[in-house]
Amino acid sequence: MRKPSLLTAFYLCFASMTYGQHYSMEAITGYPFPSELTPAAQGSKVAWAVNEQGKRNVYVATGPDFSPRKLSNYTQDDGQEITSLSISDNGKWVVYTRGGDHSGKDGFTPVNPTHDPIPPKTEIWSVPFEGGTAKVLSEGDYPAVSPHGDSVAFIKGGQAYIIAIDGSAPPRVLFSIKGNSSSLEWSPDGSKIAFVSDRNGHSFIGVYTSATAPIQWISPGFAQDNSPRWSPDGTQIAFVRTPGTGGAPDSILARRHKPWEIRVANISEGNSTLLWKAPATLSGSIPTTDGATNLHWGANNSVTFLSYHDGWPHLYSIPGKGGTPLLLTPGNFMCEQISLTADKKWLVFSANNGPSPQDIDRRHIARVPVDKAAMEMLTTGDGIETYPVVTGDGQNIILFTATAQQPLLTAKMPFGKGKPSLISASLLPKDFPAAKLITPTQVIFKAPDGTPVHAQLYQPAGGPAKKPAIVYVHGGPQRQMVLGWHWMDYYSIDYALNQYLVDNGFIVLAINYRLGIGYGYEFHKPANAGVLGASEYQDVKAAGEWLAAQSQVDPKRIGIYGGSYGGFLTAHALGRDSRLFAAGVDIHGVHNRSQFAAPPATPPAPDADTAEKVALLSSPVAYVDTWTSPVLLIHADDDRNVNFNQSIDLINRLEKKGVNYETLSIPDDTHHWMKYSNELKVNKAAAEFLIRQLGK
Ligand SMILES: CC(=O)N[C@@H](C)C(=O)N[C@@H](C)C(=O)O
Repeated sequence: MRKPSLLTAFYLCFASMTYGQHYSMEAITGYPFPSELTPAAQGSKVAWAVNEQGKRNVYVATGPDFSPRKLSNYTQDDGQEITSLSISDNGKWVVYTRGGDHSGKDGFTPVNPTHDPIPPKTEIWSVPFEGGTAKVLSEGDYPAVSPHGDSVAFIKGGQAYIIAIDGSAPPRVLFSIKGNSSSLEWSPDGSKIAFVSDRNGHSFIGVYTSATAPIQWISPGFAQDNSPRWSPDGTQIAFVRTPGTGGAPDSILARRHKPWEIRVANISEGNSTLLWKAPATLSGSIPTTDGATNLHWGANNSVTFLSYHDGWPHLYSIPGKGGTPLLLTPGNFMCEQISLTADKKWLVFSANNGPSPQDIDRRHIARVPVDKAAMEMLTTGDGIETYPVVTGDGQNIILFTATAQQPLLTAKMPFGKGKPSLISASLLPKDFPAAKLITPTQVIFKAPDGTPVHAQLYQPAGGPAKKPAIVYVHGGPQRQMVLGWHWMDYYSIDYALNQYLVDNGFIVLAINYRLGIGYGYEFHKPANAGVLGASEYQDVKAAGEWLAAQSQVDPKRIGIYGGSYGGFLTAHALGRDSRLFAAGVDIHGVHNRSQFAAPPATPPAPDADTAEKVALLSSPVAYVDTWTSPVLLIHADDDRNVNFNQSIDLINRLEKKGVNYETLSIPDDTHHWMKYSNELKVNKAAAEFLIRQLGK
């Protein structure tokens, strides 16, 4: 290749400085991603996991400065995630699971995105908090460290095992019984373990005491009992009961209350009494947001839980002996990422609440006593604060913070008044282009049925008068995109791609369509949505039309992309409205939902036939006949959330129709790009396709 002349080289250098050098995809996705933040029960020790370009490690810190210290030494982009991270109560040990994909079905099933002939295992590890070599304790998952800090109970093959925390002896079976055991909860004095025994259609709460004592079943019924929570004195257990599987097949299309109740049992007697039954309304259904019922047993005999029944995911408190539930967090916002302090006197959580109208599209930290409706917002402003935990000494909150420019980093703040200050800024790579990232602004437009739809508008500065634009559609679907970097790794990747597209001249509109969270029950659980009619698609189409009406947008160059449920809606848009959406990228989308409509039942549900037809009309494959816009389809074939054949099905139909499609097939990775190099490959492919189809 001919070398450029000196003059050409000077011009190129001048142009890049003047018009702004585009940053690389490697630079914008090279951020460290933190997760699994956990405090020790005593003192000021904390631990968390960090994914640094695929190399996932445990970091620890101790107050008052909380300078991060890397505790493990995994050096490969090997796709092995760290979960169930905990610090022993005495602060001496850190225990975690390494492997699996816990954001998908069968989370403990090993992942092998590096195509090793001998696949990795999902294993439990321990390492001294003060440092040392991390050690594999056993193959297994869901470790629960004894309050004595000397042993680890865990699950393998649906049964319970135990091992010395230092691995000084081989693991042994703790108990082996019918069904699948899970949800191991040590009693406060470490003498017993409560657990759930899932028996396929019903489940019991059991209590293990010793190898010579029979398992004690707590109030066994004909229901599904879950979430065992010990009272602080260890004499009682609270748990959540929902109906068992069975009964006359009900309508599939009707929206029904999904009942749940909280019960309390005395260990000495084993029977249980009803503490609270959720109101038999749609919003009184068992909550499906972060942490679901968030059942805790706090100080002053206060049982706390989350319920949606007043229209928002709110926290409540009820005396363990019974009484009327007290609403702890009144207001039009949702509570998420809820944790109980070591002294059990406070709940700390994140909420889309604050003095600014934009705060509904952010997250800030709050706290509330477990027995008093005295909630305090502890953070405010333009940032995004999430996953708060209080240190065991009650002095500090450790949390994750982000802004529009700064990706998720670990921070500290006093437990009370004060501002967060970063403790892990040093982990951000020097070439991270923070200064080049724009600040998305809040947009609210109306869907055809009048529903207000929130969105974030990313606008590049300067450039041509009419720009190409992209509608970005998140997955879930119960998710909410916000006015900055997101706290889920999956959506941090998409936030990075959105910023990259803006840096390459696109306008991006990230929409929070109905079925999403953050805007109350009716928005989150709308009629005729998903497999019951995809009513949420009207919000996506309205977003495209909103963009087309903007003076700075070229209406002939509007594209769309999204992953998973976002891929589903991307395919809907390209099939149903190719005249509005000129191109798109569909990442592991759902395309044919007819087989999900009617669960097999004898006799079939009264409206099974209608449900099948509605499900097909809710599926993008029903609109291939009107699909004309080019599309890139991406899927990994070890996907445990959306089956790989969902994309094969659509591709074969597009091929037959003669639609212009491109594909990227990724062997052995999952729904969550466990290998960083695959995440990079996907983002690059998506950006290249959109720029080629719609760009300059
Ligand atoms: C729950 C689930 O797996 N839903 C998928 C269809 C999906 O959207 N997955 C990701 C992207 C998510 O946000 O859960």
